[in-house]
Amino acid sequence: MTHRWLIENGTFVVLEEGRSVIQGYMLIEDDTILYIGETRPEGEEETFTYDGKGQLFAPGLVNTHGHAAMSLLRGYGDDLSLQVWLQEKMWPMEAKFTSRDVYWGTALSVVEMLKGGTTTFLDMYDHMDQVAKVVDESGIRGVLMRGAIGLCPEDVQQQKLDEAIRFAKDWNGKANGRITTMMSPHAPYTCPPAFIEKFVQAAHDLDLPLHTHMSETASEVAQNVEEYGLRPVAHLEKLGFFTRPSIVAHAVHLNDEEIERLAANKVAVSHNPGSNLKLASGIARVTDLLKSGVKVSLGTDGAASNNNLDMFEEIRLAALIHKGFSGDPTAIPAEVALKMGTIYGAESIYLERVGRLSAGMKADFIAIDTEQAHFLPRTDYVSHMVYSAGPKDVLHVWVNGEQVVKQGNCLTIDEERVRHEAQACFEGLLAR
Ligand SMILES: CSC[C@H]1O[C@@H](n2cnc3c(O)ncnc32)[C@H](O)[C@@H]1O
Ligand SMILES: [Zn+2]
Repeated sequence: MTHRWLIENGTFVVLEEGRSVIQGYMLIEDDTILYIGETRPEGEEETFTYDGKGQLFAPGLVNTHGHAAMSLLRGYGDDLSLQVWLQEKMWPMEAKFTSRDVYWGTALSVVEMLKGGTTTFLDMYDHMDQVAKVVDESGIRGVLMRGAIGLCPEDVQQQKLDEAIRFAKDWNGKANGRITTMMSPHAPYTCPPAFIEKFVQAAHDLDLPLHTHMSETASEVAQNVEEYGLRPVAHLEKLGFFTRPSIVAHAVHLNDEEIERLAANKVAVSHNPGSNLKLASGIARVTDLLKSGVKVSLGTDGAASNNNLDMFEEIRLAALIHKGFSGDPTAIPAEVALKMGTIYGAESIYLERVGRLSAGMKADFIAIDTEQAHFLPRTDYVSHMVYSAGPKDVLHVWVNGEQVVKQGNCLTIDEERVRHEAQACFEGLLAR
């Protein structure tokens, strides 16, 4: 049986050329948006209607870089630089993570993301079967990959690669198509060149995109030059990384030539402003990247370097910091910031039918409660969404046509249990 329903009296964020918001109707059948427009679709007199008065309907937010299970380490290592944070705080704790920790840590993140309006997230981590299980059970959409650090003997590297390949094959297209997969060596400074080349080859063989951390800190770039005689962009290009569809996280320290190389190779960039500010990594050249034609989207990174998974915050940071940094108030206008958190995000992770409210797209959308002081007056809802809204304004969330959040509560996950188990996992990690 098909499930067909019509939202009426709604305000819809369409982000189209010439008009960003419309008042009207959206018709949904199963997992797909059939119609969106200002006039009531004909022949739908018998269709179930939902009154959207006082609600702003927007595409679900798309988080293009993170490590969900790291929510177990939120607040465990603050106010440190990337390398100290990784080597002295994160990696020793992550070495103790079990599958159970990854399951509950990921579930904790998915609760936070869904309730905050994120309907799709990219995740690079270990024990990825557990992450996929949470995605399957919760109804969220996930682009998942086994991240691999190659600072280990060759036989261990091979095990990690085999596992990454096995995971990518097993889960691609699963959970009613809500899971897709990528191949992901962690970073040029943690993966020897030959190891990265094997990931590139596997991505070719499996016809999958690639993802990695790149040029996040100045010292990482200097180290790359010292070790390999090349900056990270040229290094990855030499290893064939950009011969595949690819998205790199951070890309903070780029020169003009590197921006051109990324644009020429159609490499997408996941900009993570919150994490980059907190780890004092720097501010990415987002205005220049966009000007050169690079697709830039937004990510939170893990909750241990952010310290939340609030995509409204990343959208707002993107709209604010580039103005402050450049002295140009027109840098990253609100509409561009919102596109980075929605449609550019979906395009960057190769999801063709996600990120926009229009006919034929997947029914991944959120309803924001605009009957609140900070949404008045009704001047510009894109502006309000970027500069005024927050995760607590999200009333309802649908992914693939299924409602997963209703009146601010998760329908698919037992939030109280998740909070209890996540705390127990953290205490267990401390005790081991
Ligand atoms: C191989 S699993 C993912 C790996 O990435 C680490 N990580 C988390 N945040 C960052 C970041 O900002 N830069 C580099 N690496 C990061 C995480 O701790 C896992 O070990
Ligand atoms: Zn990361």
